[in-house]
Order: sequence, then C-alpha cells, then structure tokens
Amino acid sequence: MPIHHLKAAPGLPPQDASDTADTVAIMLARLRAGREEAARDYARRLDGWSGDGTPELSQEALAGAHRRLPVTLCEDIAYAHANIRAFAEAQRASITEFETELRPGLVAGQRLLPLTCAGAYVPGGRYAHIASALMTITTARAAGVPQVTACTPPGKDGPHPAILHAMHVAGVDRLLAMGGVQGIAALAFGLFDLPEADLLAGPGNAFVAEAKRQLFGPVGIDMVAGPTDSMILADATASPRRVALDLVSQAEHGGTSPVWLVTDHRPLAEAVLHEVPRIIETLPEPNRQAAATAWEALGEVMLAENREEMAAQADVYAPEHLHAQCAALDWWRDRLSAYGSLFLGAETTVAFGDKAAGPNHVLPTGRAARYTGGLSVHKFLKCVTWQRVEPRALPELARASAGISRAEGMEGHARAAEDRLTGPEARLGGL
Ligand SMILES: NC(=O)c1ccc[n+]([C@@H]2O[C@H](COP(=O)([O-])OP(=O)(O)OC[C@H]3O[C@@H](n4cnc5c(N)ncnc54)[C@H](O)[C@@H]3O)[C@@H](O)[C@H]2O)c1
Ligand SMILES: [Zn+2]
Repeated sequence: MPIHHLKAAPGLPPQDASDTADTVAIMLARLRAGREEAARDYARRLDGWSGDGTPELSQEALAGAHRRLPVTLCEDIAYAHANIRAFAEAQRASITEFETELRPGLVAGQRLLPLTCAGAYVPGGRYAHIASALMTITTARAAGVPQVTACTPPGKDGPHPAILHAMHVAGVDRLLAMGGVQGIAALAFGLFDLPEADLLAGPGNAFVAEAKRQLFGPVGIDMVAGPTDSMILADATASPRRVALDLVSQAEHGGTSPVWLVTDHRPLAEAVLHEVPRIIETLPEPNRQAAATAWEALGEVMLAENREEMAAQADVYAPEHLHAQCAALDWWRDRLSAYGSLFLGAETTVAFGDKAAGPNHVLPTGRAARYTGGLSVHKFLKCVTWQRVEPRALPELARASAGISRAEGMEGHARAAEDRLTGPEARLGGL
C-alpha cells in the first residue's frame, strides 16, 4: 500500500526567492565598497540602530550581562553549555591525525588544523536565540579555533542580555551588535577592525542564509539553513497528546516550518489530527499564529502499512529533526539514514535537542540531510594531508607517476617525476 495522506499540505502561497537574492547582491556590493559606513547605514535603516561609532560590545558588557538575568537562567545556560561542550569535545576526540606507510618508504598522513578565525551569526528577531549562541561558538572553541567573532542584531536596547551571557560563557572573542546581511558582511570582510572570518556559521533568516550562500567560495560556510522542519514517526505505543504537543512545538518556529507525522496506526493519526489545533489555540500570540500557519499550510499526517514503509518515507523527506516514538528503538536507530538529528523514544523531545541536550541544533533543512549532517567540530577543522618519500619507494612511484602523466599528455609532470630517480648532486652537476 502506498503512503496515504490523512492530512496533506496545501503549501504556502508562492514567493519570489529571486527578490531576496537580488536584494542581498545589491547590499553585499554596497557593503564591499562602502564598508563600515555602508554597514552603519543599513543598521540604522533596517534595525533602527542609533549609534555612530563602532557597534562592537566590550568584553565587560559581555561579562556583566548575567547581572541582568535571573540566577536560574544562568544555571540553565551553564547546564546547556556543559552538555554542548562535552559533546563537541567527544566529537573532536573521535577524529584523529594519523601517519601511515602505504608502501615501504612511501609515508603519508593526515592533520587536523583548526581554522584561524570563525564568524558566528546569532539570530535576533522574534525569539532570543540563546541556544544558537551556545551551539555555534562552543563548537568552534572545542575544535580549537583561536579567534571566534560573532554578530547579532542590535535590538531596540541592545542584544538580549541572555544572548550576551551565552556568548560570554561559550567564549566569544569579539562581538558586533549588527544583524542581517551587514552583520554577515562585517564578519566576512573584517569590518570594524575584526579579523576576517575563514568560515561563517550559524542560522539566520532568508537574508542571512542568502548572504552566506553568495559569499561562499572566498569564505567557507557551515551550510545554507532554511526554515526548520521536523518529522515524528509514531506507532501504536505512542501517546497522541505527546505527539501533538511535539508537532506544535516545532510548528511554533514560524509559518514556513513544516511538521510531519508518519504512523502505521490510524487511531493515533486521527487523535493527533484532533489534538493539534486545540493545542495551537492555547499558545500565546504571536506563537499561535506562527504554529497555525505552519500546521495549516505545511503540516502532513501520513499513514503507512508498517514500520519499514514509515522508515522509507523518512528517508525521502530527510527531515532536519527526526523523532521515533516507537517500540524497538534499536531497529529505528539502525534503519534510519537521512536526518540532521535523531531523537529516540517518547522520553526525549526535539525541544531538548534545540536548547540543552548536547548534540548540535544547527542542522540541515529542506532535504539537505540527504548529503550532510549538522554543525560539528569538523566544520571548523581542515582535514589536510602530507606525504614524504624515502629512496626505496622511488623507482615504483616515479615510474607509475610518469606513466600516468604521459598517458594524460603531461610531459612536464613526467619529467618532474623521473627526475627524482637521480640524486640532488646529479641535478646540481647538470646545471
Ligand atoms: N536551523 C536552526 O538551527 C535555527 C536555529 C535558530 C534560529 N533559526 C532561524 O533563524 C531565523 C531568525 O530570523 P530572524 O529574522 O528572527 O532574525 P535574524 O537575525 O536571522 O535576521 C534579522 C535581520 O534581518 C535583516 N532584515 C530584516 N528584514 C530585511 C529586509 N527586508 N532586507 C534586508 N535585511 C533585512 C535585519 O538586518 C535584521 O537584523 C529564523 O528563520 C529561524 O528559523 C534556525
Ligand atoms: Zn525547535
């Protein structure tokens, strides 16, 4: 039986993405030419920034932000930071440098070199993205990046103190209160006396994502992240109310964030369809409107014949967050193969992973989980190689390299290879 939709998604009204691309291209060209003055101008016009000097915040401002926060929130941030750091450090320890002898006398190796400077974008806007500050900066630090710069929108009265405190705890070196395309440009071009970032990391809205995409090449990026998406796989063991709550929690991200349920148990699907609108109604505004739009336009409920069919559907959607609320969790862990982050069992929830559990929440969206995982220490490290040759390896290596070179039509390469068969003295003598 093919997958049967109990609720299909009508989709959002079409939007012209090329508008965003054009806007960002014009902004980046202006920022490249006009540098700090252009950045200040955009900050005033788009974000109501009122300064006229540097938007940089001092280390004292970062270190003192906790005084404006409840102690319990500082404890929560410390708890989340410890988990995120522990996970990133375990990730770092799982990859190693090595040296190997491929043939007698032919030695090669791998080194893991941290980037010199990472630039972290921490979104502002509707929500105070405390967790994003922790996820990006902590991971760069765990990778051993010596300079971490960051920017975040200025807000009405400066960035949220909890974002500042989270950045301080995560260990940021320099911070600009500057958002959007001008913030990204400041990190990439080294405006306001920042070091130029080697890599731009962190989520943001469509303008931020497009700016990263257009700058990619001369500067690295973690990924192009679109609106967040989530899928729940639930069998007869799942609680409809809990599944409905989880779907609503991720629809809350915004009207462009799809949530999907796949189940092999029709009564569960029907109960969830009944519950979701009721739970949405109880949310405060503007979250209620965001979740309602996401659910109505993009929410899907799919009925499958069995668990294999459910898993196959997850592989097709390749969701950013994939949550199995099913029996036999080991089967699901072994079988599922396309997701940014997997949540196993009804005891956990994507909200844990979003905020405090430890694995990174900057994850591939829009089916990018078919080809990449999320933000990790790997993105902040260059996996580079080296090689060295002893005389006993030379005859075979030079012969094979010269042979392939000539077959390719590359005589210069062949001669360079064969020259290694004679000692350095002979080369000097021949000059
Ligand atoms: N995938 C993840 O892991 C993850 C995590 C957290 C947040 N997010 C995403 O981050 C995003 C946050 O978006 P946001 O808008 O709240 O904050 P944001 O910081 O990404 O963007 C705000 C900036 O956008 C710029 N901007 C606004 N309107 C503009 C316009 N018309 N032209 C040019 N620039 C403009 C402004 O300069 C402003 O500073 C959301 O899309 C959210 O889903 C993703
Ligand atoms: Zn979320």
